[in-house]
Amino acid sequence: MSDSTPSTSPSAPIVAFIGGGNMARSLIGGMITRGADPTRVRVADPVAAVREALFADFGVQVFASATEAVDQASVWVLAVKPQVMRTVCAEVVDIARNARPLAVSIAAGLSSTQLSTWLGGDAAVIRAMPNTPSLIGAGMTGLFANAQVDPTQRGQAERLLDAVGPTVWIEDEAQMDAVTAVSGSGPAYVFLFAEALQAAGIRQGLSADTARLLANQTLLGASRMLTERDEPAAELRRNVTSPGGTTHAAVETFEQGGLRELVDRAVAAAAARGRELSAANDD
Ligand SMILES: NC(=O)C1=CN([C@@H]2O[C@H](COP(=O)(O)OP(=O)(O)OC[C@H]3O[C@@H](n4cnc5c(N)ncnc54)[C@H](OP(=O)(O)O)[C@@H]3O)[C@@H](O)[C@H]2O)C=CC1
Ligand SMILES: O=C(O)[C@@H]1CCC=N1
Repeated sequence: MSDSTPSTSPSAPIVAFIGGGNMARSLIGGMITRGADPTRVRVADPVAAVREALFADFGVQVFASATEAVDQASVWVLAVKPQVMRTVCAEVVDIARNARPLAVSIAAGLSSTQLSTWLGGDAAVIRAMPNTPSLIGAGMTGLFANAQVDPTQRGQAERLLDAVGPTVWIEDEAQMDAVTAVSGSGPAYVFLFAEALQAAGIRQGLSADTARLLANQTLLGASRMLTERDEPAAELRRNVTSPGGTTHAAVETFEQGGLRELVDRAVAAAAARGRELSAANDD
């Protein structure tokens, strides 16, 4: 991890996002909030409403085509779905051959070898796996660099992603599917649990507003304890669980229902899907 210096200095690279959807918006929002210069952030997206919203919300430069967006940019963030990545790379491969940018792919599954090949071969590629809490500066990103990435480019990618939360370098690329399954997709698991906890509160007679407040604030408080105190999750759980008390009754129900095995299977399914997305793009 590096320090969290926002990319405001004149030497901050011009960054082009190809794809301005949910994850790009989270990253861009986090970067701008942390002081990045919006005139040095360029975004391509085919959807006019997406472009208009990004310009209105963050003041970034917006373009209908990837080729326009990457002009002058030394860092390209590839933020389209894995299924269209190869086609999108084909749009910009000629520019990549000349400009030799750092390509930062946030796509699930796709390997650095695939991306490097699609960008003309021998391209500097960093795989980044961020998550949507980046929008509020509470993201988490795993990073992997291929052999073509130089130390300056590693620093550029780290500063870009550090603006929206902590980063961790992964040395074994195969582990990026596990990163994706834990922290990339992870916010959705928490939101699903929030939905279930809110619904259960309503079934116990609480109003929807009260159930939402109780559930959401509880998730916030528990998450802060997990991240701000140097105590294992199991210890924090035990501190809530009085012998023979209410929590014990609920936790037993979770354990008997196979929560741990279910989480294990869900994370394994996400990681397997990452591998499938990559394999689907092999020649
Ligand atoms: N959402 C998340 O939590 C996370 C997503 N990711 C990764 O981020 C990537 C994007 O995901 P997400 O933001 O959710 O997806 P979205 O569909 O929200 O965003 C992708 C955007 O790219 C646009 N697009 C399609 N083709 C092009 C093109 N040729 N040039 C420029 N833009 C194009 C799409 O337009 P259109 O709708 O018209 O196709 C869409 O607006 C994926 O690879 C995903 O694996 C990684 C971490 C977390
Ligand atoms: O669902 C997906 O495929 C992407 C990758 C991680 C989060 N969203």
